[in-house]
Amino acid sequence: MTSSSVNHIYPVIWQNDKVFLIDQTRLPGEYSVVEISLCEDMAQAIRTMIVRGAPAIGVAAAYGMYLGAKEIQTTNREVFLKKLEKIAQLLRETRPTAVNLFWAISRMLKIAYESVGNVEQIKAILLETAQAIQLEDLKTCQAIGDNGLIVLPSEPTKLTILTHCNTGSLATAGYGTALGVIRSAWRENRLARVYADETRPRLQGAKLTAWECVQEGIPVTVITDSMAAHCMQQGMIDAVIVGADRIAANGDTANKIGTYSLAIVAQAHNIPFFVAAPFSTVDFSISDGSQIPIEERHPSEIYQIGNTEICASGVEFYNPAFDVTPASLIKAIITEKGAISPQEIINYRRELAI
Ligand SMILES: CSC[C@H]1O[C@H](OP(=O)(O)O)[C@H](O)[C@@H]1O
Repeated sequence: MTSSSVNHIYPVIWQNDKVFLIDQTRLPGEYSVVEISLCEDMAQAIRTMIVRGAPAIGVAAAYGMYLGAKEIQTTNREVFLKKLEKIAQLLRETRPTAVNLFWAISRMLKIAYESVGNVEQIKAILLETAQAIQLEDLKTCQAIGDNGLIVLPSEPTKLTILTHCNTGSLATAGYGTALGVIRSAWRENRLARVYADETRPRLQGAKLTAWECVQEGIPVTVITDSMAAHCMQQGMIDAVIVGADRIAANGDTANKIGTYSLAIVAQAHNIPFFVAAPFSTVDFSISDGSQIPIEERHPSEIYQIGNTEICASGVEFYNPAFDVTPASLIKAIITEKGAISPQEIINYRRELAI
């Protein structure tokens, strides 16, 4: 895997016939790597967010498909493909919202069905395809980062950009989407500071985005999610850039919970609100955001911080991990093909051909 010219954080690494994942549940306090050689272990790593972030779980699922294929002991093509379908279903059921997961699985299955070789040759092609998906996403993120420079406000010359959750190298094959735009702005001396929402309840902003920024000396201020509106009202923020987990054909965008309220407040203060995402995050099969499945996660993510319980017993919880921002609140979707008006996304249907 070629290294990026800018940073060297890769959440998923293929080496010695195994996958190594940065354990994102232990950052920033501990940098540890988990070794994955079985499909079920990859599925569990996605479920428990050892690896997370829409493009990163697509890459992880692609390797999970290969690891599962490796475990299939048969030379019969039909038997192999039937078992591969079961592996695909296991991985599909890990998390419901990020469409990159399903896009990667579909691409791996398609290549298997289209391959004319024997089972061992199909396995080899599956590995090549997983590696291609990973390298493509790295290059895509670098393109997204640079394309973002075209649409960022020209004034002030050094911008203060607010972002939500983690959309950096840790959430992708490397470089990042929204944080990729921020990296490119930093490289081009167009960034004053990043304001990172801590992003309750999993705190990806405080734990992961801040960590990535510190690794590269990018000035970062962590705020609680409830402070974002105040910062915008005080004129402290020049632009808001977030990632995406699934974009509907009309440009409605699902992203980490709290994104929708950011978009409303940004509009109220006439601050440009951008989404940065690869085309592998667009789901052309759904017409609008109301059809995007929203993952609900375990309530312990709300009532526990570390080992401390912060709620009385007997309380009910609701823990949606994502919300949907209507296209009308999004100034542009920054993709590897350029910055696109959300309403124009539908015209790019062919970009996603797998
Ligand atoms: C590069 S976009 C990553 C996207 O995924 C995150 O969700 P999670 O941490 O639950 O996987 C968040 O929505 C980010 O915007």
